[in-house]
Amino acid sequence: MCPSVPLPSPCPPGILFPYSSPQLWGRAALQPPVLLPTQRRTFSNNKILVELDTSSGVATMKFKSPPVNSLSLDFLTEFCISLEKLENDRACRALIITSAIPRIFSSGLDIMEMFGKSTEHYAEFWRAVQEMWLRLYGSSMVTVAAINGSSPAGGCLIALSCDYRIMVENPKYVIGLNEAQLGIVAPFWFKDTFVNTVGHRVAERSLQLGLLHPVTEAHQIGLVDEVVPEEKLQEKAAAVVAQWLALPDHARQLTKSMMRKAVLDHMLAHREEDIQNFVKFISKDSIQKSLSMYMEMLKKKKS
Ligand SMILES: CCCCC/C=C\C/C=C\CCC/C=C/C(=O)SCCNC(=O)CCNC(=O)[C@H](O)C(C)(C)COP(=O)(O)OP(=O)(O)OC[C@H]1O[C@@H](n2cnc3c(N)ncnc32)[C@H](O)[C@@H]1OP(=O)(O)O
Repeated sequence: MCPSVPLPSPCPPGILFPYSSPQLWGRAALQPPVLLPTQRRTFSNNKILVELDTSSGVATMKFKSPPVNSLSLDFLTEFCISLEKLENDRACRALIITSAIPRIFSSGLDIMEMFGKSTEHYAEFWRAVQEMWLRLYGSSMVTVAAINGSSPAGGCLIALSCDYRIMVENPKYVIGLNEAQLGIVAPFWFKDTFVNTVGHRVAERSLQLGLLHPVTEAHQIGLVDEVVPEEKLQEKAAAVVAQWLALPDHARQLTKSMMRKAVLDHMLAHREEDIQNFVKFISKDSIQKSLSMYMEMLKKKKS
């Protein structure tokens, strides 16, 4: 998968797994038996809380960056560090991503990181956005987005990068890649991730119009896999994870890698060019003006 996140190999390719018990299929099973003082390990930084249940191998990551979990450079850095820690932890086989902020999963990329800054800053920020996607889309863990609020643009990308998406049934919540509404463009790897989930025609229309889909519509077009009442979200996410973990890790991981490799490789091959394109694009006066107008519109909507 993504070279920055080496695929853990629980079993050499071609060697048959012991099929006797699903318990033996995970990375945790390859550790020598040790008595753990607790079954829960928690680590938290400013913007993200992570809890790993070492008995099930399932980690839950909660975004907690008020007011709207926007993806600032600091947030993305914490996100990547958390993903790397979990990826390297052989006790962890699955990750559920959700939000601790009411009504918002993530408001997407922090617009202030793309406004009025230096070209060096734009390049650093964009590299962090790329890194987040490479790690999440290329993760060998089972990843489930438990979407408990609106999730525009970069927030939607996080959900799209997971293996499965469950969204809370609420007529006020929306999800989609709405970049066009801001006068900006979803880069090719956002687009590829979207196309791989909903198909070309739906993606083409949705991206050109910058649509934010209400939950029911998102379900209909396959942008989310399931819709549940709020109180059922965690239970449902745990059940989905259990279903995916019931398969041998190596088979699932190799299949995931096969499905995603072309898109990951394409981005990696064009990574530096993509940064240059972003910096050039976002530095344009006309684009800066569009972002400024959009931020104004958000503020006006409040008053
Ligand atoms: C061919 C050449 C192509 C080259 C292309 C190369 C590169 C591509 C170029 C660019 C790609 C960029 C990709 C961008 C991806 C993104 O993710 S852009 C962000 C998109 N996000 C949004 O549009 C969401 C905007 N926000 C909202 O709709 C709402 O805020 C909400 C999330 C639904 C929450 O609503 P509500 O609860 O009512 O809260 P408020 O609106 O009052 O917001 C609270 C404060 O938070 C601020 N804020 C909201 N979102 C963001 C954000 N994304 N970034 C920064 N700040 C945000 C909002 O302004 C409020 O601030 P104040 O309290 O007023 O100070």
